[in-house]
Amino acid sequence: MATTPSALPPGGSLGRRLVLATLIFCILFTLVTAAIRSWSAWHNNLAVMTGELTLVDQVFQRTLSKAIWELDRESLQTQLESVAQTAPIGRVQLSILRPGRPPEVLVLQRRQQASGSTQRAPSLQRRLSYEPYPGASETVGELILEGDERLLWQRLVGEISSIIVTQIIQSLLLAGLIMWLFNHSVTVHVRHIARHLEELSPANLKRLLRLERSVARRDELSLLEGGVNDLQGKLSDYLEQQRRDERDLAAHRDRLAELVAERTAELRAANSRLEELSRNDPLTGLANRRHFDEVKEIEFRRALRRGQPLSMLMCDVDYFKLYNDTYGHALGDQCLQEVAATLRGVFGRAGELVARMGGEEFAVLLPGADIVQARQAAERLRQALRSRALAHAASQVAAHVTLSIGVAQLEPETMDRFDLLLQSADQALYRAKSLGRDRVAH
Ligand SMILES: Nc1nc2c(ncn2[C@@H]2O[C@H](COP(=O)(O)OP(=O)(O)OP(=O)(O)O)[C@@H](O)[C@H]2O)c(=O)[nH]1
Repeated sequence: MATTPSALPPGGSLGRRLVLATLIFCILFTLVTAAIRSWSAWHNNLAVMTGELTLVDQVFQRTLSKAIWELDRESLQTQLESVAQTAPIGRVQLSILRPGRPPEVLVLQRRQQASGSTQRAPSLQRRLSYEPYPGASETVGELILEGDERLLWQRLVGEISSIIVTQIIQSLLLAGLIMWLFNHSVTVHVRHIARHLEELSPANLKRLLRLERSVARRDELSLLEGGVNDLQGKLSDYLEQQRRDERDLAAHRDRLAELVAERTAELRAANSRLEELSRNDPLTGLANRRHFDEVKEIEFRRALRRGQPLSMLMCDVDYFKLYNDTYGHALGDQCLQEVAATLRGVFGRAGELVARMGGEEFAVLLPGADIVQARQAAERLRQALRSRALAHAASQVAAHVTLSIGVAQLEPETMDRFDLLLQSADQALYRAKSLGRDRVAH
């Protein structure tokens, strides 16, 4: 899981860890330095104390020697006490040597030494000589000066304390300086980069990373800044290209959809045109024979199922060959269209079907009509055509175009298929023709 700058884990700050590491290093460094400096201070103190003992010896040697020679005990005592009072002296021992006598030993000690403890303070042993007249030197005694060990330790402790205090102050200052420098030159910028990356989104990829520091500075942070900006630039270009590709793709898709819709509409139109052509007669617009054959079967079964009457008319234009011969084929076509319009005008109710069976022959299907109603409808047709008064100069039955109509009704007992009804209508038409045309027969 990514860690946001605002949610650093405890102790996760780089600066804090750096300070901790620096402090640990400084403490170790302080301990080692303090040990080395203490060892050095110990030896220095020994040397200093030895020097002090030598100085005391030089100061008191002549007067002590003289006091011994002159057997001036009072002076001797006073001087020994003075020596013992001198700062670096812990113990002073004076041996008075007299010929033929055992040495007399005088000891003065500032503090009682701990029993069994080894003497670490320096000591100085000197022979005391006196020269009563030039060229006659006599040994009168021996002086042993021992340094004050407590003083030695006090001096050492003082120095070590000062060493440790200065080392600690130095370490703290160093750690603080490192933290300030690191924070000022690294942490603050790293946090800035992390915040910048956190706020980054496809919408603001153009907003480049700008570290708040000298532009001229070239270091790892400026490399990182350049790298982030470079990456943003590449990402932005990539996203832009992706958006362009998506737009192109969408445009292609829309164009494709339009083309498909256009082609589908064209196909539908062609299909419906084909269907219309396959069902309609192109000259008159009436249903053609094929459509008639489809519908006749449906109506035949329905009439049988429901027990309802079904009738049909077969109509034929009289002397049409002569009409063509007289007026020409084109006007013959127009005549057929006029006849078709008349048929449409008479038989417009739901279920009624008018079809051109071929040439100048038309059929009318009348579901629900019995023979009487069918005859009446046929008469209405004849009257309607007569009303149109389409001139037919060559006709032998009238001055206008006429129809012969055969009528037949379905008889379920004898007609087990529609063609028998058609045959019956055809026969009726034949009878109408035979009986003189321009009439209805059944
Ligand atoms: N103009 C035109 N004539 C057609 C078309 N189809 C058929 N005919 C003509 O219709 C005529 C039919 O003639 P016939 O079958 O002899 O019948 P008719 O002359 O009407 O005589 P009857 O039916 O006995 O009264 C023929 O001359 C055909 O050429 C057409 O689509 N247009």
